[in-house]
Amino acid sequence: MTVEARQTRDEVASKIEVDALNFYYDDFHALKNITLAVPNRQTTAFIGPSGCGKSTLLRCFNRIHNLYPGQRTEGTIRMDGYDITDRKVDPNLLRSRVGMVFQKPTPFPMSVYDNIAFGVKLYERLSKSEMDERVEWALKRSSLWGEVKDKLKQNGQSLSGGQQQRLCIARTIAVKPEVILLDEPTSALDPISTGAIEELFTELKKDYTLLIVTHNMQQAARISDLTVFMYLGEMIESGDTDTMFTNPRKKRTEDYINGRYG
Ligand SMILES: Nc1ncnc2c1ncn2[C@@H]1O[C@H](COP(=O)(O)OP(=O)(O)OP(=O)(O)O)[C@@H](O)[C@H]1O
Repeated sequence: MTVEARQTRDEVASKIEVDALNFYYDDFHALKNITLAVPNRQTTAFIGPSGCGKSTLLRCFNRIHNLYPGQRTEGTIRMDGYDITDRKVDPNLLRSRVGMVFQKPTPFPMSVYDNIAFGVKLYERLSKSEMDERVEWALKRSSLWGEVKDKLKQNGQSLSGGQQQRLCIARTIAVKPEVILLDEPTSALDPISTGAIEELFTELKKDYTLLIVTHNMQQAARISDLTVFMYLGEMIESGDTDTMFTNPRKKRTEDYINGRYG
């Protein structure tokens, strides 16, 4: 990262501030005292060995865990200064601000068009022409329009794996979130689709704050600005991606990055 870029990064305010966050699956203490600042309109990568709590942490940001009894947090997660763990925050509204894309592409069993319109209708009342515009905008923004503009009535599940994942990204973007959570979004895809989606992320971070869980060290190094290394439910260290990969502060991070375990 250049000095100019680093300076710009330092000037970027935090979009999300996590303070003393603990997470429990019933009695199991899965996240331990996590404190972290996520910069606005940057990409933050979460890395660490299987079971260290990356997905658990990601799911806290849109409170998906609230759908499951026995899963609870302690501590605060402030987004734009407001604690989103507060009971008064409507989780459905929160999820319109914080979208999520999963590992396996999961288009709904409906047309390409309806896959996108479905989520928008939950939050907004648009006329037919406004919805047409929104669908086109979301597909263009997800670099999929050129491939599907003549297939809008075709079932979303008939697209290729890489196209399905871009459709899921389009579906997420269509409700105009501020933050996008990506849980291993390319791990089920071939290298060409992965490359296309990584390029897309670089484009999207101009307008959105991206948080990505990945097992792929090269991917974290290629696309993220900040990297967070986790181990057994704790955050071991976080920092500028280039520094984390070239000069990590902690031995455990270095060992993981160098493939000595994980
Ligand atoms: N629904 C659940 N109930 C109980 N324990 C769970 C549940 N989901 C996850 N865990 C446990 O919480 C810990 C963190 O899991 P999590 O899925 O967040 O890890 P991860 O770092 O994302 O792993 P991976 O890289 O394998 O996806 C693990 O010990 C896991 O077994």
